[in-house]
Amino acid sequence: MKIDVRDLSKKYKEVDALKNISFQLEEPKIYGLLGRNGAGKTTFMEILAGQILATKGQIYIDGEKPFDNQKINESICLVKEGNNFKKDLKVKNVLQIFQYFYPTWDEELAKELVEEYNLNPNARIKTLSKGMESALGITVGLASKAPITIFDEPYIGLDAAARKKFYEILLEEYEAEKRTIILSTHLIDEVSLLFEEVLIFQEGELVLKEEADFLRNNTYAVSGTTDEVEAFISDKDVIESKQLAGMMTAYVSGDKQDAVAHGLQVEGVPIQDLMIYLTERKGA
Ligand SMILES: Nc1ncnc2c1ncn2[C@@H]1O[C@H](COP(=O)(O)OP(=O)(O)OP(=O)(O)O)[C@@H](O)[C@H]1O
Repeated sequence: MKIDVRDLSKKYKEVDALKNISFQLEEPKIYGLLGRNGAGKTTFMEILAGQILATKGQIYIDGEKPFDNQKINESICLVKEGNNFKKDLKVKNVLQIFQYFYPTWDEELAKELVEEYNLNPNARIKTLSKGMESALGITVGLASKAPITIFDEPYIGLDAAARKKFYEILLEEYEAEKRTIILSTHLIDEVSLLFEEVLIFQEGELVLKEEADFLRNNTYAVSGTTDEVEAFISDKDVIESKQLAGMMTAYVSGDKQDAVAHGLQVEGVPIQDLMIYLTERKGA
């Protein structure tokens, strides 16, 4: 489904959570939505999922507004970091409700995930540990098979092995049937390899939207003496630089041949490092 974000702003009293952002997500892909705390990611995802209204501007999903629009809402599943479910319901009731809600629901996959994560169908939500509640969120998000599935830090309390399983199943399901998956996370180093396209929000603005492969292929680390590297990067787009004992390494955007021609040592930048630097960079 095509997502068209037009001049979107959201104000909460004094806070400008989103400031006039516009972009399109045209294709089913795995998108990484990154940014520091308070950058506006959750606000954006809630507007996209039709849960709250924008102050100005609009998001169109295949030309329609998501708020109060059942046809669109049953194509979107947003799993947040907690409080996704009513506390008095049992696990099996939650699964029934979502099965009923999503026309694309995959009951086999839901059963598989319930088993994988050892969820007791008769347990009430309020008795679940944080990790188990997250596992149920992940189960719902994956089994919904919603054409737009959004995970907003969905794994609070899940251990590393359970998170790894989530990434594996997510990728398997995505390979079998492409859909738009938006993954917002602070665990960039764990998931960066999953992303096909990366969006970075900063203080309510979109500061980067780029194919992950482009970032991988057009960013490099250049090392040498501080004097050499400083001279080289003076007219370059520098993401980050480090100095130690007269030596310097800088992460630079652009064509690496330029640095090679200067006789400097040139290497690739691991995508997770790059995303961490880009996310942290002021005025990226
Ligand atoms: N319901 C609300 N009422 C008032 N301010 C809010 C509300 N929700 C979010 N904000 C503010 O809007 C800004 C953006 O918040 P948002 O939760 O969208 O950011 P985020 O990028 O998801 O952050 P995090 O990574 O910490 O989850 C923050 O300054 C936040 O305090």
